[in-house]
Amino acid sequence: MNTTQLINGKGRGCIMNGQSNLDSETESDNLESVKSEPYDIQTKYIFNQKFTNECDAFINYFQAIKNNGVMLNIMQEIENMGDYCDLFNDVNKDFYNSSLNAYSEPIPAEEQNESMLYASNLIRLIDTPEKGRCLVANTVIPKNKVLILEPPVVLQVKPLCTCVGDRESSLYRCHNCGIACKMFFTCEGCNVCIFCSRMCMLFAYENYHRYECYGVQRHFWSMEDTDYSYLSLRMMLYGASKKFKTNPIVGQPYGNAENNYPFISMLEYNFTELPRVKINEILYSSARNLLYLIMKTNFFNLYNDKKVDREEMYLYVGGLLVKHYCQAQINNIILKYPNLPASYGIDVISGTGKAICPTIALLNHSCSPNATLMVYYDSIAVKSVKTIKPGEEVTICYSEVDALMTLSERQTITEELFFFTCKCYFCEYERHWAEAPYKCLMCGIGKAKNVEVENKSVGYCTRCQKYFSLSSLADNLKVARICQNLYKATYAIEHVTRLAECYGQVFPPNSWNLLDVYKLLYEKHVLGEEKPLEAIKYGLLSFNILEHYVSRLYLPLLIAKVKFVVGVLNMRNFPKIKNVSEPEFDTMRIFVSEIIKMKEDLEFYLPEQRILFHQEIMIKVHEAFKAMQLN
Ligand SMILES: C[S@@+](CC[C@H](N)C(=O)[O-])C[C@H]1O[C@@H](n2cnc3c(N)ncnc32)[C@H](O)[C@@H]1O
Repeated sequence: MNTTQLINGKGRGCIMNGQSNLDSETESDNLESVKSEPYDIQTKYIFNQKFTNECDAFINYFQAIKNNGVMLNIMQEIENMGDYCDLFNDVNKDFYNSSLNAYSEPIPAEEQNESMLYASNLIRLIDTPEKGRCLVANTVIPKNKVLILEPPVVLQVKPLCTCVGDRESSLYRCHNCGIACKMFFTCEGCNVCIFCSRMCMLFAYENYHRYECYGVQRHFWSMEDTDYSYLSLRMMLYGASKKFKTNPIVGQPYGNAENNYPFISMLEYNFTELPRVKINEILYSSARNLLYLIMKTNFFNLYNDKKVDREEMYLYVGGLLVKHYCQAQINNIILKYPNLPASYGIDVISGTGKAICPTIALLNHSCSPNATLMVYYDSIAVKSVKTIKPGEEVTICYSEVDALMTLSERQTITEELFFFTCKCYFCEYERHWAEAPYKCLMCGIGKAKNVEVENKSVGYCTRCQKYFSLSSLADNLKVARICQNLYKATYAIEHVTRLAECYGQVFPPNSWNLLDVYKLLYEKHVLGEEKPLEAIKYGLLSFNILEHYVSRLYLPLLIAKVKFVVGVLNMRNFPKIKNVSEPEFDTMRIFVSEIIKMKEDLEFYLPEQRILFHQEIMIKVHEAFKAMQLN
């Protein structure tokens, strides 16, 4: 490799755009702004410019770093890795003709969707102005249906080499297909990547591992959950193995098992919306990957016989690496081992890798989702966890967001980790509930607001866009107010039940107003007095009433429930409960089973730290329960 040529060569612009975009004036302008910026190889290079697309950005960046120490530093780092040694090729060449050792085919999703690979025909794709593409239900989808069953196109497994962990109790993931295995083949080149079968090993070697093997051996890539350098390289290598063919097959824009690269290149990414520091990190990582490929692999020899200018090819690949980095960042799925006992320890919490599944990548996020992801052998399954109505969007919860967080906490996470402002039904509802607080009397699902039509106040549904009279809502609200007052005067529970019924007719099931019912009981029995068993009895009752109108997994209700349990545990007299009557003992038993149910609900939202917090609650309650004696 001629490094002098690499450093001195002048880029001619982006071949993807078909014309040069680097005239000498802008280039020298860029360099001026670059030279005045301090840089540090550790804190990454600060490139002080706004870009309109990732390819132009990479070209400008690459040209600029040729003229200062950044490029030399990266090249020095790569030089220091030692000579390129393609051990893998020599050692494993016998495998080429050996029998294959593949795992069985994954189970098909309910009924295959003709136009979307690996998806069931229970769902279809639509485009929305607010959230881009999304998947919606074609029909009523019951709980626990497999909606998508998709093997990852590319993945990154955290390398657990044979020397890490106790081999007897450890599970390993194949670095090609992601399947969890106990027995595996180790690449003798890097001695890090492991494969469940010879077929996977050969496939990986032929398609990408021959280029990454050396870097893996020398720990060239960080395996941090927040770093997508390695995954972006793998995505680019996948594209290269498909000769960068990005034209979708006619009639099959969303997926083609032979070559899913057209689909990968259509995945959402938000380069121009990223903060500048993030863009710099991505440009730096892509330049580093590119220089690695040039200096330590024969990747670009693939293009020797083509009439493509070498430098243009470098820039093209650099631009792709930037784009794939951004795509990996917002479309990756964290691979976790399902239901692993705590003894497995390693990586259970942080995940054991990341995968790109293009069909699953069409699912949008919701803070209260109706579907979830699970690893199923070498595939990722999307399963419904609630009944989904026809036309309703199928959503999953992108990690790190959980039910117990407030709207602003959730918003910070989706903005900082995923770079979008969440517009899921629940966040939108919380943001705008005061504007459209009622249940639509026409469709029964939509949110309705008060509007003036011909000087009369009527209801207008934001979903079905129909107008309706507000009179029955007003009647119900009147009765609700009477019930509230009656309860405050008598504390008779039937008034609360009637109140919940009226609210159920006026407000949609996710309305904060429904929590008024809970508050009434909570204020009287939990906050006011120091009688924990009374509090538990009425607390449980209020949840029963509410769950009748609201889903058990309704976010504010779940939050209220956790607060209720914590409130009870913190009551001064709670640890003092010892001798109880039989009905009181039953109440306590129901309380314990409620907490177990709640734990399952919380796990559904993936809040690892919250589960731990919850375990503490369970221990406390369990101890109190054990100490109780019947009178
Ligand atoms: C994995 S993709 C989902 C599919 C995407 N809508 C598409 O058209 O490709 C993630 C991107 O979808 C959008 N998105 C997903 N969930 C969203 C939500 N709850 N609110 C707003 N945008 C969302 C964001 O732009 C996000 O970066």
